[in-house]
Amino acid sequence: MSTVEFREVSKRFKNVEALRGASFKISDKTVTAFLGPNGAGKTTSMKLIMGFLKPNRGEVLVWGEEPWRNEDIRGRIGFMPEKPVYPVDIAVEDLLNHLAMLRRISRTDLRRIVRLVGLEKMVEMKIGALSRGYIQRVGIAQSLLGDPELLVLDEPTANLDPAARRGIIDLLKVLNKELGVSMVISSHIIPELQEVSNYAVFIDKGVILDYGYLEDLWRKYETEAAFHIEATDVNALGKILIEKPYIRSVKRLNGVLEVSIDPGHYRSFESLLMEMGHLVKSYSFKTTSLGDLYERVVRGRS
Ligand SMILES: Nc1ncnc2c1ncn2[C@@H]1O[C@H](COP(=O)(O)OP(=O)(O)OP(=O)(O)O)[C@@H](O)[C@H]1O
Repeated sequence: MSTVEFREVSKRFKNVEALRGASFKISDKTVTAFLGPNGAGKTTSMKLIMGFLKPNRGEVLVWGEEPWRNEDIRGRIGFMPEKPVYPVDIAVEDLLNHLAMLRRISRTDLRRIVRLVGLEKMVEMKIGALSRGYIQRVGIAQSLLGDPELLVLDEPTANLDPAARRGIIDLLKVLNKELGVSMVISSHIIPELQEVSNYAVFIDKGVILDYGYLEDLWRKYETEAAFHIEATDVNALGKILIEKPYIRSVKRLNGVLEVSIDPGHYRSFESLLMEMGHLVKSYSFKTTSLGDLYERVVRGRS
């Protein structure tokens, strides 16, 4: 079953159609980059996933249930809004203790979350004294209360300087590794998301342009990409590969071959790797740019 499914969803605010017949699925155990320009409908989609809004038409399903009708489902999702707003003159620990108490979260669990999001040294500080990046961390801590199975983060890196953005992306990577929760992360700042996500939904003007596993999308849109290959004999395989006209470069990186090939030849290249099975231990597909993929998806539809 999909974690999230939108079936022909429309959402209207007075005379603005924020979503227009949006259909997509998000597979289980994925980290999804939810990508689109300003006003595309990302926040509206997230609020529908959270059950804060009800669609005008169509169905929003999370684990097969409609969140706006089902409190249990809502309780299994953690949400960080785009700009978390807290009272400025309260200490971080007082705020989090209060939020934890409302949700009946134990002190031990709260301490674990505070440690995980890197707020240990900030707990005595007033919210008003925190940088934007640390306020985002408080927002992430809040979204983690109650051990959600799905985390929905609306633009977690928006309005942050590069160092703070880096910090948040590294934190998301840790959360994914440590907690293994599914995540949906909206953004229009694309490059960083490439490091954490393995799935994407592209949206523009309330319309879903495409969605799926990044590995499949990169192949489908033939974006620039490289393969990383572990070989039983790196030199022998390298010599064979460099002869192929569609292979642009073969580099050796810590015993692994990084092979860059012309877009459009992925299938023939993968067939070749099958044929070379005796020399190939394993391979993975790496992209060079999520931004490039985004451009192609948007251009492909316009
Ligand atoms: N409560 C509301 N009332 C009226 N219009 C709204 C409301 N919420 C969203 N909209 C409109 O719906 C459209 C989609 O907005 P949404 O916030 O979902 O986009 P977004 O992709 O999250 O954009 P951003 O990146 O700027 O946050 C926009 O035109 C927005 O102005």
